[in-house]
Amino acid sequence: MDLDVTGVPQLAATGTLPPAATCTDLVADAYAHALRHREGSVADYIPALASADPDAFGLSVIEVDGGVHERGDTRQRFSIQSISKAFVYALLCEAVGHEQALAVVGVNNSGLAFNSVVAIELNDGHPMNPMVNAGALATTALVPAADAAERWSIIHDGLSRFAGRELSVDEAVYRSETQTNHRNAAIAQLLTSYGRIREDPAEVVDVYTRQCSLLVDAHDLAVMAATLADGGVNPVTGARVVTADVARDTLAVMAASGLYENSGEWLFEVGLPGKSGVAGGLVSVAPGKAGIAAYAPPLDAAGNSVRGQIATAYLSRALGLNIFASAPSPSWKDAR
Ligand SMILES: NC(=O)CC[C@H](N)C(=O)O
Repeated sequence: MDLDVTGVPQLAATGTLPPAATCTDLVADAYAHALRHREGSVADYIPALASADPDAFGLSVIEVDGGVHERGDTRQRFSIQSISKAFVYALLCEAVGHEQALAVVGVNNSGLAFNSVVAIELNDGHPMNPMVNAGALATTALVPAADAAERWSIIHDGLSRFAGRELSVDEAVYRSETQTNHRNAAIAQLLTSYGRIREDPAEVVDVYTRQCSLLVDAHDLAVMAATLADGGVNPVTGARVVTADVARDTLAVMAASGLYENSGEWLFEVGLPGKSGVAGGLVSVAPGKAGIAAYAPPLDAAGNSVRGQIATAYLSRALGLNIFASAPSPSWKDAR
């Protein structure tokens, strides 16, 4: 997808964000810039998502010191969908360490669509990474719990701590997806046949569907992203949700596969770990600086929010956030 960044002013990278007033202005600029784009279409393979307002658009940046810069519909709620995958992966690593997740789920990009069955077959039953449905189902199944009810309660509580408030399930979305997610049921069965899921596959799909149906707004997602930017500490509540090592590992996985088969292009153009969801949410993390979240339901062909990507690409340049841009150090050459 063309992220329309040609001509966007590029701020030289430094270790910190520009002053708060500048950030607020640039969020407004990024919002206005992305608002001009009307491409993409709202997801309809989950029937309840088809009724989303295609014009809804919110953009939120929350700094690791708690500073907030927002524009548009940042309090409009929608289902978190695949963005939950990144945070459940973090909760799993926090609970059991990353070795088990690495062995069972993996961290390599599948190069195929998020709900690909072929990807599993091509890789001898390996789900590849926690950001696609196969890996997310395997991740949810690994969360240690006595039964599915407890597993759901651990995930619900953990995602709520990332957001800094108790999240609730959108029952209409949950029902709608439950009635239509035959593909996820098939993926869970396939992974069971390969021994990658050892819990009851139908129960795993149910917990996964609930986690995807949690209601958030762009502000919540920015707090969740800022928690990863802040080494695992929620900058609003001050509570540690995961360790700094887990936050780091989660960002690496997001960078490799957070925007599915478009993750390489995203990293190349934007240079930030990100994670998208089919309801139109998109989070990005500028480590040590801020969390960025957008909500705009029309999606590109890979299932990523069009306006969300364009607004984030704008901010990455204008705020100097690309993690691959080195801040110039005072050089001995200059001193001569
Ligand atoms: N990409 C997504 O956001 C997909 C999530 C959705 N719940 C699914 O499993 O299909």
